[in-house]
Amino acid sequence: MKHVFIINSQSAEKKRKRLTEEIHRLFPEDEAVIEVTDHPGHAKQLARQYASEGTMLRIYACGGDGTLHEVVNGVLGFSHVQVAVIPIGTGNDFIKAFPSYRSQDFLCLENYQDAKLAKSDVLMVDEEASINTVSAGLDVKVAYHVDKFKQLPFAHGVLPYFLGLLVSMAGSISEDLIVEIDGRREAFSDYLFVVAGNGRCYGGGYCPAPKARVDDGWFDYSLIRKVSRAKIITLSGKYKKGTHLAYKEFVRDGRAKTMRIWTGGKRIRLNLDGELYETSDPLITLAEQKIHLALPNPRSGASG
Ligand SMILES: Nc1ncnc2c1ncn2[C@@H]1O[C@H](COP(=O)(O)OP(=O)(O)OP(=O)(O)O)[C@@H](O)[C@H]1O
Repeated sequence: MKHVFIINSQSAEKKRKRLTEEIHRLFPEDEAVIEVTDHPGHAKQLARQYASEGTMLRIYACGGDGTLHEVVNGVLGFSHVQVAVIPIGTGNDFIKAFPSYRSQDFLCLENYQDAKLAKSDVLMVDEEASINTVSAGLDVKVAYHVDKFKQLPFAHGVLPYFLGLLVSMAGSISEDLIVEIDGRREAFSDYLFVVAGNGRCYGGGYCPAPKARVDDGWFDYSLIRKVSRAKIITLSGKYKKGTHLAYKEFVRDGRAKTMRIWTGGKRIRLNLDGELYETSDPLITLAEQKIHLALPNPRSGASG
């Protein structure tokens, strides 16, 4: 089998260097290929290019959830391709859907020598697949502003995140939307967060869908209506732990196959695995077992 490592060039240099050394140490030269992205969308392009060759292949998405998102979209429809996740990004929330693993287990390449094979469902919006979460609401607004601040020359480290959060919280924090779950209209109309989760966590550790499983043929949803800014602060700890579901007066949850977010034809920004995407009246559907995952097998490796 051919092993293709697609490495996000924007990941921390130290992590990339360590990973590259490990690849050279463990794989014979003719079995492994290392590709480093040089523009947004490149990981998808590379994944599609290798998948199209038709030979048995494992692609290692080395970066954050954005890199995984691109690789998943590149290999969609190619059932001979396995996808592995090497979490050298920032949030890496997708792997939190596998609570029996530590993130170290995913990082140790020896653990993939006798990898555990599993399948994952994906969430579809238009032609775009998300393996972890699709969301609308305040998180999208924050991500949008953080992206804008990141482009400023003086904004480094946590500054763009801080400024993005500040600007988002200063404006309107909720969205007027109609949400339909499996054809049934939900009662709320002003939403703080609308999340469909194939995975459990997003946004660097928030846990909107604590019961989600990636292979069960369902997505879990969490709909949170507008609350005061003060309440957001007290609730955010619970949202991180996934215990927010107990607050039935402003949270609805469950599992479903489809979610329609009606926007009256207006364009809305969504967060697909951490990547921003714009569309109108989005329909989110679950597509079963579309991705073949290669999960680490710590017993076969040496992550101890
Ligand atoms: N050479 C490049 N220049 C600019 N952007 C790039 C380049 N290569 C990849 N990208 C972009 O980087 C983003 C992916 O980042 P990724 O999500 O992997 O890391 P992260 O943001 O650190 O992690 P996470 O999403 O888990 O927090 C994607 O939007 C992708 O298009």
